[in-house]
Amino acid sequence: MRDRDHVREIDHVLNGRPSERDGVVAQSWRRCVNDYGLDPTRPSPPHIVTESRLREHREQSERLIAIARSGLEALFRQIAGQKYVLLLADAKGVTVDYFGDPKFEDELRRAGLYLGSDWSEQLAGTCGVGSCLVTQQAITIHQTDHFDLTHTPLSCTAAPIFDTSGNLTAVLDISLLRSPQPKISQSLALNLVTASARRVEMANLMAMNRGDWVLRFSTSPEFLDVDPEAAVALDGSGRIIGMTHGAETVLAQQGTGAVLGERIDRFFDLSVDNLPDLMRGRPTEDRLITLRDGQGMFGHAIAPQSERLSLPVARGGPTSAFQSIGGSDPAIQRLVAEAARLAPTSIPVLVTGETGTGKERLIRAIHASQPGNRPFVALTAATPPEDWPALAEAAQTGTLFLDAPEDLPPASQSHLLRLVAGLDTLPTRRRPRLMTATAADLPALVREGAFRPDLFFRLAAARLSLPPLRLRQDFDWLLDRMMRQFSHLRPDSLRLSPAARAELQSRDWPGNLRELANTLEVAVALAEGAVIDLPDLPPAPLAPVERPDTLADVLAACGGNMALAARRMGVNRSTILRRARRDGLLPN
Ligand SMILES: Nc1ncnc2c1ncn2[C@@H]1O[C@H](COP(=O)(O)OP(=O)(O)OP(=O)(O)O)[C@@H](O)[C@H]1O
Repeated sequence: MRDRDHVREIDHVLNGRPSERDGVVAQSWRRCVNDYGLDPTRPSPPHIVTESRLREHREQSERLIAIARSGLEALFRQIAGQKYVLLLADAKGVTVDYFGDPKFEDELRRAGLYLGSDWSEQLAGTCGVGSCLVTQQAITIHQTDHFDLTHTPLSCTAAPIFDTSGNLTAVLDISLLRSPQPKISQSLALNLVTASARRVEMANLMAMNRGDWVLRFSTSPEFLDVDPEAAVALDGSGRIIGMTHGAETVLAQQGTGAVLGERIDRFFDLSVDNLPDLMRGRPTEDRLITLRDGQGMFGHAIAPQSERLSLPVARGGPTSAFQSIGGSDPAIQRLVAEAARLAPTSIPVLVTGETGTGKERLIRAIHASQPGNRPFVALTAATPPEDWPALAEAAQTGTLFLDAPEDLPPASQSHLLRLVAGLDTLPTRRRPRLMTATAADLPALVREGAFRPDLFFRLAAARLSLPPLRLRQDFDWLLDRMMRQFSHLRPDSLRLSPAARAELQSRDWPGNLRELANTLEVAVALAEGAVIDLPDLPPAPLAPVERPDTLADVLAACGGNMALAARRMGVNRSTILRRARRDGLLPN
């Protein structure tokens, strides 16, 4: 196209005549004339900033240049030999880094494709870098898309790079001095530059948030670990403290407005507590996470570097003491919510549950969620009663933990009642909080006359009941958590084979979490290779027994898997099927 035609076309577009130009180009032309006062009949040479200004611009972008460099080098290798030049411009449009073929350096310099050239749209008119900065989108400005006649031989493709707070911070551009005429010839360049900008943002997020959890996500499991689409950094309470632009785009579509500062569970069916389950080592297909609109994605969590080998996640915050209690089991979640509400009060709490279900652990979590370093003192039937007053005194301002009070003979129960009643005479601020754990059915013992009712009512103002392991729906979460706990001292990363996992899922676990912990600890200690397989598991010490659990509960805990439920209940599959039909859980 001759120069005159170019000017005439710009004139037509400005006068609102129909044009085949891309809309973004036409809008930029209008900005050039109406907003910046540029004149298409007066070409102007490239604007190169002075050496000292360039130094200032480079200093301000130093961190980004350092982080972007390896990505840019990789990109340059991909396009080498095709006469592309690669520019990194800062948020003002000034080229702060440059890769080009030294053979063409003079020509590139004359065209402004060089360090220090200022490609802001206000100065250079419609161009790759400048128009990308204004539109905040990846863009190709091909030949006569350029406003200024000086640049019409060029083809420039640019993508924005956003910082972890979502501000446009730089532009990555690849340009050609001479290109084939059809604009479509540059679509590969657009993909390349967009992908490279995404990788630079990812590298920047990782570098900025070494001490935080990072959640990467992708729609495709194949690329999740190698080239994920998006990522967010999270603080200890699950709030988003950094993001890539891809993450902002996906999460903003969940209709909640702002992304930064929001908790991850507003966007995904996921809390900070689930992050360890999404770490590398789990099969990618198991790392499925669901957006609030139901769309599935694959997640990859990267632990804070200083905490890589330790268990997650707690870093202060009101709920962190409870984060180890359970995963996505609805009953456990309700229980933890109640425990957290009871925690700041002085109400005596009775925690019930079969042996090894984690009663003491829950009580310690309630205790730990209180501010300050308060005493935690345990009193059991094995403690001689003459020592009790000293223990009660030591527990002042903290917790007096009564473990298995049903083991106390009647005389000791009266003694305990007096001790507990005596605590009421202490000033409130010194009075120890009573928390009791029992695997016994205390109300039944009260009815039978084996446990003092007045003592029972003193201890059981509030009651929390822990489910047995066989009825928990977060079995896999517990399994993975314990695996990490026991294998973290091993240099190789140990995992369970699918068969071993299935066997553990199908066991009855009469000893509950204690039995599971013991089993895994032994298996980890004995494992020779990197995988714990079926023969590496110690056998279940007790055979399954018939239990009063409802079929609906067992099926829920087994995710509806009949064969698994049958193994856990110690009956065959057809019995489960028959009972499920009888109980109306399945159609006849
Ligand atoms: N959420 C959990 N995650 C990992 N391990 C757990 C969890 N809860 C309990 N455990 C482990 O299981 C074992 C039993 O826990 P705990 O002593 O709290 O149970 P308990 O119900 O008080 O047992 P008992 O009734 O036999 O005294 C301990 O080794 C504990 O570390």
